[in-house]
Amino acid sequence: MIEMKDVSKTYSNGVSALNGVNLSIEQGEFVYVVGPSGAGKSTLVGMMYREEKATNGSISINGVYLNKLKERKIPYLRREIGVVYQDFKLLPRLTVYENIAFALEVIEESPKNIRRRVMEVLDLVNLKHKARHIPDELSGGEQQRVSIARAIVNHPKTVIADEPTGNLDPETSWDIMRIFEEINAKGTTVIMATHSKDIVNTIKKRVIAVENGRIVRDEHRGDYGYEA
Ligand SMILES: Nc1ncnc2c1ncn2[C@@H]1O[C@H](COP(=O)(O)OP(=O)(O)OP(=O)(O)O)[C@@H](O)[C@H]1O
Repeated sequence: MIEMKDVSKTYSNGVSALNGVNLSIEQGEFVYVVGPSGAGKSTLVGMMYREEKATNGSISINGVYLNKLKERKIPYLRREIGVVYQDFKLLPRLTVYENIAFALEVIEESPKNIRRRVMEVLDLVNLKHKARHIPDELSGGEQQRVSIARAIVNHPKTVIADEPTGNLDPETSWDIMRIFEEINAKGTTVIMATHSKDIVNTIKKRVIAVENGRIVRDEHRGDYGYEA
């Protein structure tokens, strides 16, 4: 469960990005975060994996209070939360296999378990045949599938995606959405900031709308609600 109570964020340059945010997300939910550019979506989801620290208020994820979390404990949090970015953030010199295995090597999994699990997630995103390629040799959609595989390789309870289809064409975006739905169907919470009106209005889920740093709407099976 993810809870935010009266959360605000003011950046060091004085910009107030979020104000008095309250929300609660149960394990296994699928939530879109929508809103105009600059509304505070990235700030909101970024605070859930401590990319950003709240200025005020409290954020807890499965009982761990993020504002009290020591810097050295952040890597433990990241094992519970998989993150998917708009621009993939794959390591360019490593193969697909190595990009995914990396997350398991740092937690000292056995080589046998690493091999088994990496091939399992590559199978889930249909990319076993690209295991030895480097990111540059893949299409955008394939790179995003690798980054999703990397995000879930540790069996996180939650996956946070910040505009995961922002750099992809519509058809590829639907493939990516099918993978997120599959991950969610297995019980993983999925939280996705998106500008895609088509996706939100077609694959109906809970919608949290942010405007000027405040939650202005929170609806189950909601609409995108803005002009694309
Ligand atoms: N690191 C930062 N330092 C200062 N201000 C920031 C920083 N990151 C974001 N902001 C500001 O905070 C506000 C919210 O930004 P945020 O990126 O969360 O919005 P967003 O809804 O994700 O926008 P977009 O849809 O364009 O990605 C904006 O005014 C932005 O300029």
